[in-house]
Amino acid sequence: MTLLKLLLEGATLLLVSRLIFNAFTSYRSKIPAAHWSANFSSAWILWIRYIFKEVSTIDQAHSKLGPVIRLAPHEVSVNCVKGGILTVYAGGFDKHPWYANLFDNFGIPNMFSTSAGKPHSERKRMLSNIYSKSYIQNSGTMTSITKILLFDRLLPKLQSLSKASQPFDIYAVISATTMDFVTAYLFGLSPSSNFLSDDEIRDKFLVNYTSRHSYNYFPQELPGLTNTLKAIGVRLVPTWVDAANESIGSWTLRMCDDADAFVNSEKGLKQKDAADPDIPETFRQLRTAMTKRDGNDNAVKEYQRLAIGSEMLDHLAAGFDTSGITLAFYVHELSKRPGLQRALHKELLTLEQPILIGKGRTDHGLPSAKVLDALPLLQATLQETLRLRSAIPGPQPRVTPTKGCTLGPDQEYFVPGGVRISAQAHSLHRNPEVFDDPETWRPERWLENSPEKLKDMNRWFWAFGSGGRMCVGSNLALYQMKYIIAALYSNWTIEIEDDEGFKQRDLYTAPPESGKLIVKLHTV
Ligand code: HEM
Repeated sequence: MTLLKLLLEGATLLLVSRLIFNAFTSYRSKIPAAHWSANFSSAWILWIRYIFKEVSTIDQAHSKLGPVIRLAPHEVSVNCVKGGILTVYAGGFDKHPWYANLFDNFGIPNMFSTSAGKPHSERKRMLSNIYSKSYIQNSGTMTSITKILLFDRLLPKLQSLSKASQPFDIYAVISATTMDFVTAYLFGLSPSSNFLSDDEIRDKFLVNYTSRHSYNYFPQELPGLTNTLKAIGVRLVPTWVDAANESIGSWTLRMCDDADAFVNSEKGLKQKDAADPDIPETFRQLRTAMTKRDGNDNAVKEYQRLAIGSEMLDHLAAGFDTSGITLAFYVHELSKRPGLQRALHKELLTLEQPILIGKGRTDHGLPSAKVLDALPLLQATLQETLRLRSAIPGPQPRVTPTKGCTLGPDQEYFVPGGVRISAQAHSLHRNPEVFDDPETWRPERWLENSPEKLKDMNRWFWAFGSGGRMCVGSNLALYQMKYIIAALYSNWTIEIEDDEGFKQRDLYTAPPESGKLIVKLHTV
């Protein structure tokens, strides 16, 4: 009994002295702690994440304590360009396992979830070409897809809602459009989604997709605990979440198989470069690169089918959701500024082929993607929305390299290897020294400022991340968002009917809390 007591007391003493040593003598004590307990425990930040307050809490801590803060013994957050995102993200630090915990699909990594640099850059090289601005703007396939989605699906749908003066949820319509765009580019038009024509299937998918968000916490932050408990029959994630994931996974694999059949068909083999909307641009590119690498040209092997499926599922989700969120906030902000809607309408009518419906047009020509991309007000309003309402406002965790690194604008903090380190767009975009009156949506800031000031603003603009892990789909995102905005505001002004709860959630990917935005269209 006495021996046991002695042992227990000895162990407690050791633990306490270790904690005190860690808290006051290591590198950590020099970095301001976001919470008193952050020097020796992760409990506080785990709790903050559990109650969905991570983004706002980190933001407040940066405002109070400066650009480098400690969140836990082995976790740091940065909010500066020099000694911050330049060091970590342009420096190519590996991604934290946080990504693999949730974003591997079918148990297989993809570009987004891969931690290490080498396998990641091999995959990125396979795909970056088809996502480059010039490829997308000049792709005959993409032009055909865009015409069909806008003229045959989106505009007729909006016209009938407008004629009936019917209030409707524009967030759902926008999400349907971005899903139809992204899946058509991934898999070709025929096998892709047609959410714009089928509200029931769209809503079923959206409920399946979005209701899983609340259950990401345990597998992502506490994967060991989640798996151990699951092994003994205690589930932290309900079975229906697994079922929802399986359903989305099977749907993706079905589209992959159909795209594969097209690539192998007579038409697919012949029309390598034609403006055929059925060409599965992304799928075909990855399939070709992977089978070439592995030396099997004709049939895709099962491991390749799943690896391609994992990649496609990630692009499908990343591509539709983020653009949908951005556009919903865009409409919301613009609806508060009728004068700006009129100015945008006027700018859109300067296009050689404006996207008009019901004005005697028969040829359905599209304005050039390059010219559309260069419209200043369109660009400023979209960029301001991406700044203030970034679809991914939350921390993007990386791991410091073995030799450690120095952080802070004056390189004042040394951080050893193996530390979780992140920056978040939400805070970078709210630096009052760079963005005057940062909480106000003011697109004029992108039009009025001096070239020097603009350069600075662009250095802090982080909606698509930066460095080697920057968003590969940013050009596709801007392409589809600009055409969708052009289709909307060339024909209508938009009035809010009900925006209750239309506030951005505190999440890594952050949709509006209400999940809907009810509006009415007025013909211009
Ligand atoms: C408004 C739309 C979009 C926004 C705001 C956005 C934002 C981002 C951000 C911030 C990252 C880095 C995340 C991190 O490291 O934690 C990222 C990565 C990525 N995004 Fe996007 N994205 C958008 C659209 C798209 C689209 C349309 C696609 C593809 C179809 C896409 C595919 C990807 C992929 C594959 C990565 C991982 C890149 C890598 O690890 O190298 N995104 N995106």
